[in-house]
Amino acid sequence: MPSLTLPQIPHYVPAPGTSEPLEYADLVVIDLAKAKSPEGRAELAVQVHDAMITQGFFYVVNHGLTPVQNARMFDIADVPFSQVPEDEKKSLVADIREAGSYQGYKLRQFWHIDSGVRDQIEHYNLLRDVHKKQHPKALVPLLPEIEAFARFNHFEILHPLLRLFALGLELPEETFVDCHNFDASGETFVRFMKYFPRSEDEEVKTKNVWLKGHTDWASVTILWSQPVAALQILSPDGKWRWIRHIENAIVINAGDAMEFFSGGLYKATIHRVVQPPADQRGYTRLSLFYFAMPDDDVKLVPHSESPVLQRHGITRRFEDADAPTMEMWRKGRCSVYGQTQLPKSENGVEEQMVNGVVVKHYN
Ligand SMILES: O=C(O)CCC(=O)C(=O)O
Ligand SMILES: [Fe+2]
Repeated sequence: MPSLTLPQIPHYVPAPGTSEPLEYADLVVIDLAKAKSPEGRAELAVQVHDAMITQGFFYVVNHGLTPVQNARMFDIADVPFSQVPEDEKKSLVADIREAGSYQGYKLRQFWHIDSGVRDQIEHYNLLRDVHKKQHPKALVPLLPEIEAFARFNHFEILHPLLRLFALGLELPEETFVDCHNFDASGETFVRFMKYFPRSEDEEVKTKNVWLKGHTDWASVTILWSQPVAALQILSPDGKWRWIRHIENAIVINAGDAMEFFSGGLYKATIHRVVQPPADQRGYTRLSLFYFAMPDDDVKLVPHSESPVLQRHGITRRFEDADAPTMEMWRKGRCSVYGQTQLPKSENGVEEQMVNGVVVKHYN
């Protein structure tokens, strides 16, 4: 990370932690420093495998980003929301519906949540090659740091994790690394995301859901832990459980692409964002992500050569010949997400077809 004289920006003061007794998911913590040796990788691969076949979420610590660098990234993450005039934001909105792309802003009220209530979330997304697009003026001096952060996520976190995923499936270690190239065509990106408090009426009509239950559509989501409790995962027993904040840790989950690669074994776990507990209401919630996906031309078919999958059995969501590429899948999912009031099935789950596959949304 660049460290000489950094451009001055306001410090983002994160909300205090919650002291409410929440029912938290009990997730494995991966010590990524161990991934440097083959023995360490063998040990971690087992832990990651177990996490992926049970919860689908785990934490990563000892990744190499210092707490000071972490705090600086949250300062940067707030800039697109607090330091950019509304007009400029509007001129840089992403072409989500037409192009199925998130590059740029998603402004508030773009998605339908429930009963006519729309979201109060803004996000700003930058392709990992930060020079490909125009950015808000306030962000331009910060691009070298954002680019270094993207590279750090890609090479120091994503690639080591992809090696563990491959080892867990008894595949050659570089299997997934080879299809997640930093320079290839594809949309792996950095996201800054800010949740604004909502009115009581909105809370009631949506039953406190801020972001509907969904799976991520990429392969690996890297979420930098932040203190406002609101993220919940749907546990295997059908209960929603909260994700606990761990200082300078990362929360990892697999998305659709990894589920397809692993023939359904590594689940893209359903998660949602709800109103924070009482002692954290009234604060904004700032999230920082790296959403990783395979290169655009990669077909999302199971790695049926995996001995683990052969022993376990492979679930296909489509015939291999009909499987979408990553580009088709991301554009399809992105352009239709949150756009309509969808028909609800008997248990209240909303269903939608994307590339011939049923995608479910949970409240
Ligand atoms: O903000 C969060 O904690 C999670 C958001 C999320 O699930 C997403 O953007 O896909
Ligand atoms: Fe998500």
